[in-house]
Amino acid sequence: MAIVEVSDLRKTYGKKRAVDGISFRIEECEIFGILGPNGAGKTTTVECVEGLRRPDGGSVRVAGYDPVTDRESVTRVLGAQLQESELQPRITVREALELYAACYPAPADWRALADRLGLTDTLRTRFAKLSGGQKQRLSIALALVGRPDVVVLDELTTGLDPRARRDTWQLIQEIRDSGVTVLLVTHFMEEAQRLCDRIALIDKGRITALDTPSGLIGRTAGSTEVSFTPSAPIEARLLSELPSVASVAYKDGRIVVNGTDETVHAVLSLLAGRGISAHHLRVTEATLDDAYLDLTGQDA
Ligand SMILES: Nc1ncnc2c1ncn2[C@@H]1O[C@H](COP(=O)(O)OP(=O)(O)OP(=O)(O)O)[C@@H](O)[C@H]1O
Repeated sequence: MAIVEVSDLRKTYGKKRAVDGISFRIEECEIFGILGPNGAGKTTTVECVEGLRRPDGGSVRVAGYDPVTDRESVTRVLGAQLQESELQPRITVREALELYAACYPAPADWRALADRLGLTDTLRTRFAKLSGGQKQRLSIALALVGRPDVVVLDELTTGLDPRARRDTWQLIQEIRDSGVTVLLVTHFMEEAQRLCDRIALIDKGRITALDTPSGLIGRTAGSTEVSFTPSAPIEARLLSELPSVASVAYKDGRIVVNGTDETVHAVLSLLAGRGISAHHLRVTEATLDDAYLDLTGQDA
């Protein structure tokens, strides 16, 4: 069942069309990613979902509620990660957790939450003294303290080192496994590829593609490359005629065939049928990076 429904969402700032007819549905317990270049309209979209911005057109529903007119109901079911600057530097982790817990009628046990997020040792530490990773974990704890059904995480791992980023990924998976739907805005392809069940690629206020990570990768031309040195000569024509082959090239004595997963099987069967061995065989899969470039025509 869809817990978030966005339909033909539109938002303009002056003459700038930040969001220009975006529609998507997020199923319960999904990790749904929003990906796109700077200024694409990602934050505006999630701010409309959070009820922080009033759309100019279209509709948004979170668990059936309108985030603008049913603000209070949405606050109960949706948790949003806070930006660093929104906490006072002198507030301690414990004070922040207690303060936020006090805002909800039936909050989660903040001590258990702190424990789950590895914050127990930092309860007396002031916000300004926390590391980037600890601040991020606190922002997740504050987003979860109201026991939300949906949590919005906007560029959560920006500025974290690779280790802290991986720990955060683990945490996001645990949050989903505990029954919370996650809406994730990210610039990191690897993050989106590993975590998201589905991804909406947004560019210039519109969705350019919406699919699973492997579905997006599968749309990339020549998404799989198989290369090898044949033990005996083989005509390029035989390879090009194989199903789903996009291109055949020779590079430094190696044959490089681009296509899909199916191409790999077809090439190996053709070689086996002719008694030719494929030396130094290498198969390379496209990544979400390649798909992003292919679908948006620009770097992440
Ligand atoms: N308050 C505002 N007033 C005027 N223009 C705005 C405002 N907020 C955003 N914009 C513009 O709307 C467009 C979309 O911005 P938005 O922040 O939604 O994009 P984004 O995809 O989240 O970008 P980024 O990846 O840089 O955070 C941009 O051109 C931005 O300059």
